[in-house]
Amino acid sequence: MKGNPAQPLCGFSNAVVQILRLHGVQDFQAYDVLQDADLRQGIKNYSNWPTIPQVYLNGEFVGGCDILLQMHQNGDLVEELKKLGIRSALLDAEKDQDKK
Ligand SMILES: N[C@@H](CCC(=O)N[C@@H](CS)C(=O)NCC(=O)O)C(=O)O
Ligand code: FES
Repeated sequence: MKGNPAQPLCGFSNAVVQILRLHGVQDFQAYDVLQDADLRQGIKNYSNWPTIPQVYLNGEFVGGCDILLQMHQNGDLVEELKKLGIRSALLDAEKDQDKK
């Protein structure tokens, strides 16, 4: 990402952090490419993806901001987190709403 989770330095990087937080995922590793030019270029070569942010789940490249947003909207992110043993906080939020 650009910046860090506490202080994202680009709206796209901010968006991925916010989406992960919505799902209750707090303790992800983040690396600031603005602090490391080799990382900034190297990660693009590694994933064959031209932009930052880049999201990896269990080391597997998922995509950037647009893809994570899409996965958030279509439910895929909940499923992918489930595969990692993470229960999305959004599921509980929905349940709480049902009760009301
Ligand atoms: N549509 C992209 C938005 C991200 C993007 O366009 N990033 C640009 C501007 S922050 C980028 O990384 N450019 C190359 C660079 O800054 O090294 C996505 O889905 O992630
Ligand atoms: S830093 Fe300008 S769009 Fe990301």
